Amino acid sequence: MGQVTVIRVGVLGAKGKVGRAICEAVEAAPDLELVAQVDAGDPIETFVDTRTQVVVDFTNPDVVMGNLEFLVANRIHAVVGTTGFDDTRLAQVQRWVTEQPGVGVLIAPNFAIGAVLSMRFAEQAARFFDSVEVIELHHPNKLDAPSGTAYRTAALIAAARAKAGRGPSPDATATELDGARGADVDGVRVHSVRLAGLVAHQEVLLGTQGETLTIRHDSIDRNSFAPGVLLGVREIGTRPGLTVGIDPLLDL
Ligand SMILES: NC(=O)C1=CN([C@@H]2O[C@H](COP(=O)(O)OP(=O)(O)OC[C@H]3O[C@@H](n4cnc5c(N)ncnc54)[C@H](OP(=O)(O)O)[C@@H]3O)[C@@H](O)[C@H]2O)C=CC1
Ligand SMILES: O=C(O)C1=N[C@H](C(=O)O)C[C@H](O)C1
Repeated sequence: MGQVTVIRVGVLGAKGKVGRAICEAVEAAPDLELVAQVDAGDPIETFVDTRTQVVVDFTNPDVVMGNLEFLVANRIHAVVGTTGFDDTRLAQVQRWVTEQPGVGVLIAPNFAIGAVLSMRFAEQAARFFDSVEVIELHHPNKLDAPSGTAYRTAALIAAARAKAGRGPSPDATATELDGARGADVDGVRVHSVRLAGLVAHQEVLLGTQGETLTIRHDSIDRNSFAPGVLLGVREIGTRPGLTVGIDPLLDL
């Protein structure tokens, strides 16, 4: 039997809701070793001391950039689920990895396979429909709205519609209570629901003459994110530079 190379993995945000699920998944994987768990108040230098090869970050948008700056500077690969990455932030991460050839950073707004596919399906459908709106629904402890997934979905839809020469979705609203029509993300309306009992859910509603199409995804448990994260952990060492989304890892 060939020898299995074990990857030394650390988790940032290890005591958080997703961080806990990721720690469990790493511990259960024979080809991965959980060598460091870091949460708020713990020293990030732990990853250097423990010779961590790949760090998974599920913290929060306020701290993730500082984490990444440290990890890349110390030549530690990163797999990032934390939200809050706009073009400015991605450009900064790109600069950091360019300065450290060989280091890989994977940033994905959603690691659940079904969510990745639903974004792709929405992008494919976008050009065929007059109207499109996104509804994302999450647990009430979520800090950011709209969700990172909804941002990305709206951006993909907007780009597909623009490429097809489609204008804005029809909307005759003349008077509006602030927020009633949701947020405008690249011209696509995005509505955020926060409700006890929910985990992470999204619907893309598309409509045209005489028909509608609803693309819905539900994460009913946070272990839904684990297979995508572990795929990223296993692959990131062979993908230097910045990768956004797990689509290329799935050959999508
Ligand atoms: N891409 C994806 O597939 C997914 C992304 N997410 C995103 O991941 C992030 C985390 O989500 P969730 O687990 O629900 O959030 P939680 O608040 O449950 O977990 C975040 C954890 O990070 C800790 N933390 C805060 N600052 C630091 C720091 N500087 N160093 C280390 N740990 C720190 C928090 O500690 P404390 O509470 O003490 O501040 C907390 O334990 C969010 O941005 C969320 O949107 C979530 C699910 C899937
Ligand atoms: O905070 C969450 O819970 C989630 N965050 C990510 C997002 O903002 O898209 C991914 C998933 O929706 C769960």
